[in-house]
Amino acid sequence: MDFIDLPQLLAARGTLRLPGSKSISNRVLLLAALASGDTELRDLLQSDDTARMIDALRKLGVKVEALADKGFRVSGVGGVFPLRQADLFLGNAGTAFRSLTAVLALAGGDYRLSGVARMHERPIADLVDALRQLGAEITYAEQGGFPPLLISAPTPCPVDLVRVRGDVSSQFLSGLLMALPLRGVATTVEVVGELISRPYVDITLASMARFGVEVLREGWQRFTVAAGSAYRSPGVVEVEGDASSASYFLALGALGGGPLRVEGVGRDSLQGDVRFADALAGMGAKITVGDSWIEAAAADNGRLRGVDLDCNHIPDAAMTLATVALFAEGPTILRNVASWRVKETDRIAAMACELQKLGASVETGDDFIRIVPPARDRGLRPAAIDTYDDHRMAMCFSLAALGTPLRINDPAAVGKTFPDYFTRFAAVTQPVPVVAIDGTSASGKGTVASRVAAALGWHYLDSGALYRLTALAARRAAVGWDDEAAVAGIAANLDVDFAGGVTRLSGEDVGDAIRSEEISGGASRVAALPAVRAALLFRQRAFRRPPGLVADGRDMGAVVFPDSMTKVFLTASVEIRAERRHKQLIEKGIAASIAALLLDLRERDERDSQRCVAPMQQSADAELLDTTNLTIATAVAQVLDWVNKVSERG
Ligand SMILES: O=C(O)C1=C[C@@H](OP(=O)(O)O)[C@@H](O)[C@H](O)C1
Ligand SMILES: C=C(OP(=O)(O)O)C(=O)O
Repeated sequence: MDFIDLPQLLAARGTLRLPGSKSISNRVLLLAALASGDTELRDLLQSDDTARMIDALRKLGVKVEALADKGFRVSGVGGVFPLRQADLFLGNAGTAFRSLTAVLALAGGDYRLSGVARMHERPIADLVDALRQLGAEITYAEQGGFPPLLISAPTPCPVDLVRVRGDVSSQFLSGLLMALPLRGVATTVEVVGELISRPYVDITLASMARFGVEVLREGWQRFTVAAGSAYRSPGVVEVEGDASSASYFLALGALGGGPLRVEGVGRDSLQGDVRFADALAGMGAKITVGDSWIEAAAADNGRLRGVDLDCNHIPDAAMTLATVALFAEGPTILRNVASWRVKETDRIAAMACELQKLGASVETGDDFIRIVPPARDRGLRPAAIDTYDDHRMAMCFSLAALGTPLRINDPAAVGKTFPDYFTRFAAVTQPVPVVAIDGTSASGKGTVASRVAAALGWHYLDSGALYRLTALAARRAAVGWDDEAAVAGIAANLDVDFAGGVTRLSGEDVGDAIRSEEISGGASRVAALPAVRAALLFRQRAFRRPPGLVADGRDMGAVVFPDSMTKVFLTASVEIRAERRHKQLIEKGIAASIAALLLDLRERDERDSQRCVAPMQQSADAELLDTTNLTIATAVAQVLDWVNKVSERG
């Protein structure tokens, strides 16, 4: 499976220009297509959801041209699509699926609308029932109440009132409203049940108004589209930044010190999700709002408080509050979010499962989630987070990196609304620094690295110890060192602990046992197995904790911590290394011969540099430190000097 490992972060700050709003982009694309005249759409979101809408419009015969600089020109068809038959694949884009269902059901023609497997589990019966009242001919191609749908020309129908349920998704009402001008006659929509996600209906009304159709709204119950309403291009439409996407960065600013400024949404935004900033302020964050920007910074005392909030008006950004809750004092309760259960995944269940992996206690109900963060002194646990093909799961959980190193599985899920999310995330966050010290066997890298760590006051990872522990554990389990799958299984579940400088395997001090020549040889053997290296990768990265890490091994700079601030490749002549190893063994009262050690070191160098995964080699960006003629103190001083030079450069 594809994954991204996020290092633990020390801070987040900076400025970020947001990608265009998904909700606005997909509405204005559709309305520009239906309008008379050409429309230039500026700053449109370019992501999977908008690509699905653009593809669909093109299949309906609409000309959509990409212009320079994130612009698009849509040639409006004046309410009549040139092609009257199409098979449209709409991925998992609710904003495309629901609105196109309504529009095509009233437009006339034969269409098939389908999506990804999850889209076929997202309910659509309320919209289909409403459209049928207007004469629409829609059949369910597979399971009743769910996509895929088959649509044919509507039966003429004189009704002027249509009822739609509003308590499962507001997109049904939005889709219906956007389609009504195609009827040509006055039509009133009456909402049955409580209307959820209301701010999205405001976006719909504002978008329709931009294209010349004013809807008469009576409370949240009745909406009337007048006879003769028709969309006209306003010429140019500027799409504002995505307020839901802003939530991740505002949260980063609040949790990571800040200030972090997002540009593209602000005081005058059309999107309800800007209210996320109020929720964050309610938790104690410092929020400043400008006309088209919002900035977040940490509370004065650096702490956030848990909240108890009805989130019906911000269903998407509310997910971000669930991961912010990991860092708050006291529980957070997010209420009235039943719609989470029918979105990209069952978001209440998915959130609960993944938050628990990090150490939170979670309680859920049909429409709420209650999160109790782990105790402050315990902090977050490193974990591999599953994302359920849900962009927001991937983005929300990236925030946990402020409390622990973590792995995010299938990070490409962000493509639905924010394809370059992780690049933008990296640009405004500052990870815990690493000094990587790689080198040959017995080059003294362990001694140098642990002393550099002590001098800096940082953590120390002896990555070789993990391979030694794996070899020892395999031996104890009577598993051969060449049995790749079995050894990898052992590596993945190794119960190790390095607390207080003592190396423990399942609670037993094995400091001496893993240094024996036999286990050293075994370590070199198991380290050559790709599945073992893969199993230990995240475990090694999980040692990257504030304020910093010094890691020694063979592939620290090249593979495990490629973004290390300083990389050192330590070596010494093989004769000197054999001499040093000999001295160490004799001091421990272990008999050894220099000739045998020489032979063994030569063999090990050969094996380590020839293996196919992560062979030992000096990376191009590593400093070479030959310790043949150096004392330990001089070698340590040299490494510290390199580290200081990088720190000074900032
Ligand atoms: O109309 C829209 O643009 C949206 C409405 C909301 O859905 P529901 O109305 O289903 O809650 C929201 O979650 C979705 O991301 C976008
Ligand atoms: C619910 C979402 O998407 P959709 O537009 O597919 O409903 C979302 O983006 O969080």
